[in-house]
Amino acid sequence: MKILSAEQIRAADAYTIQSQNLRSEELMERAGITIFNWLHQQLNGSPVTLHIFCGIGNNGGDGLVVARHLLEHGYKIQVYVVNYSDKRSQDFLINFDRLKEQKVWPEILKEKSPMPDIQDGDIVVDAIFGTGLNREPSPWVGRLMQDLNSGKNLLVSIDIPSGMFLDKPSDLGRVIHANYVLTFQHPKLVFFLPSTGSFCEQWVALDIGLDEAFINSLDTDYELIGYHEIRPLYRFRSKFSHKGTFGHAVIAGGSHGKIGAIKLAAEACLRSGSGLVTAYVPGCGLNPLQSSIPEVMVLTDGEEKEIREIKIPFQPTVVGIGMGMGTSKPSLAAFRSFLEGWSSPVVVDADGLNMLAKEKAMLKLLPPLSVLTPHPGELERLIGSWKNEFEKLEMAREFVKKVGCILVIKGAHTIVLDKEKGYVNTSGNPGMATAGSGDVLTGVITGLLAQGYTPLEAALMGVYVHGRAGDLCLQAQSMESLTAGDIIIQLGTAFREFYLEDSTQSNEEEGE
Ligand SMILES: NC(=O)C1=CN([C@@H]2O[C@H](COP(=O)(O)OP(=O)(O)OC[C@H]3O[C@@H](n4cnc5c(N)ncnc54)[C@H](O)[C@@H]3O)[C@@H](O)[C@H]2O)[C@@H](O)CC1
Ligand SMILES: [K+]
Repeated sequence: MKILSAEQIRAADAYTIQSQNLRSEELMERAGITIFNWLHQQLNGSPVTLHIFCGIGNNGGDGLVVARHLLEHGYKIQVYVVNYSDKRSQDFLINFDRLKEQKVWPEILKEKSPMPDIQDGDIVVDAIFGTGLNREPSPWVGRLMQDLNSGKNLLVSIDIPSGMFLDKPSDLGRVIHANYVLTFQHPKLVFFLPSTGSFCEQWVALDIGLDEAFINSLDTDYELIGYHEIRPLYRFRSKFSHKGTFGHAVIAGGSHGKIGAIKLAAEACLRSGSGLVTAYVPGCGLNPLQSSIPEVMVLTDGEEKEIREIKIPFQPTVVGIGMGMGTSKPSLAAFRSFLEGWSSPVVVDADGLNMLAKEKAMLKLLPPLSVLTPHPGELERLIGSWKNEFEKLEMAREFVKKVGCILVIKGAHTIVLDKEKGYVNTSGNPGMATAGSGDVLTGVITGLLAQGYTPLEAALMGVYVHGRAGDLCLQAQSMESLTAGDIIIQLGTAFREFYLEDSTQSNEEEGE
């Protein structure tokens, strides 16, 4: 699903108004009714009081429409206008009058107004600012937001949490902390970034009939990736295929005390469909690997405790490298000379990334479209430090263009970047922040590359399937108890969902 910028959202609104021959107030009515319907479905006529805080622009206008429909359906409402400016929008004014016709006189809140009385358990609807925010809210509006945030109330934001910019950093002291964000048509990038994402606990994208053909024609910088985007990439296996069809992957790395990383990656690689998997490890890895995963072949370095030379006596399809490898000088030299003699894409993780960061000249040796899978610390070592999430993404995109790689920025919502755009993953859960989870991901991506998926496909499917397997783990256990090995076990079910018709997928139009 496409993630639109503020400008593209405005263009889609304007195009829809024109192509469907609507008045803008009619689109607002549709938007407000859609929000009302969602609320009504959840509340089912409950006698709870709803406090609706409206700004003076179109987001506030949406809030007024919602208030009118709640009233008509017998809900108890209190309506406030947060009067941060006198420039009320036309459609706000139309709906202000319509509400007054229903004998509702919103309370006008100004700088010195006392905080309205809201009882614990009441619901607060936030329609203060939407996508039209163009400067920080003034301090008194910020204080009002903080008061609302500190109450014991369910907070529902219309379109976006008020005070949040879509395309630059927000002052998080002046942003509504929403339990639910009821957003129009498509989710926004800020819902998925670490700093702002926690202000959008759950989001729901509500279809208000914006012109999808127009939206599809837009070239967006980001897309949201879930089951429906990944499933078409899945390749069914032909009856006449054999293990040679699915490639031979090498998983290289490990050092004394860190052979487990290779065990996890090699097993995940195998369970993601690589025809053959060979582990390349220092001598100390031979026995543990042979006895724990007999399906995996093992090659050893002459050294016992760390890799000092990478000599592979055959031509593997793909190499996943770096997990548990250490960054000593001899290991770095081995990595460098391996890259000098290698031309197919590689998957680089963990200490492989740290070595690239230590000797940046090595980045030039990376074969085109290699996949790099940094967590935030590794990313910072590679690209330098950033001031905010937006700068981070810009720097990462520059890096991708310069190096010609695919970057998998791991996090709660992992973002895969290629030179064209960013893909935001929706699967996965905080239980996966556990030792070895990243090794499993590298194994999965390497396994998919071995079978002939393109590097971008392998990265996207790998990230999604890894997260999905982690989600499936929670059916039988908890986030606390989840281990990387459990993720490997669930890979089977995660892949199976691609060809089971009645797959019970999490609805990607709704997220947490
Ligand atoms: N344009 C459309 O056709 C539709 C818009 N919709 C709603 O409209 C919203 C966008 O509405 P608007 O563009 O009117 O803007 P907002 O309602 O987000 O903001 C209100 C206005 O206040 C001013 N402003 C911005 N930041 C300010 C600040 N810090 N202090 C004081 N004033 C400030 C701006 O002039 C802005 O237009 C969306 O989020 C959505 O809720 C929906 O009704 C669907 C249709
Ligand atoms: K809002």
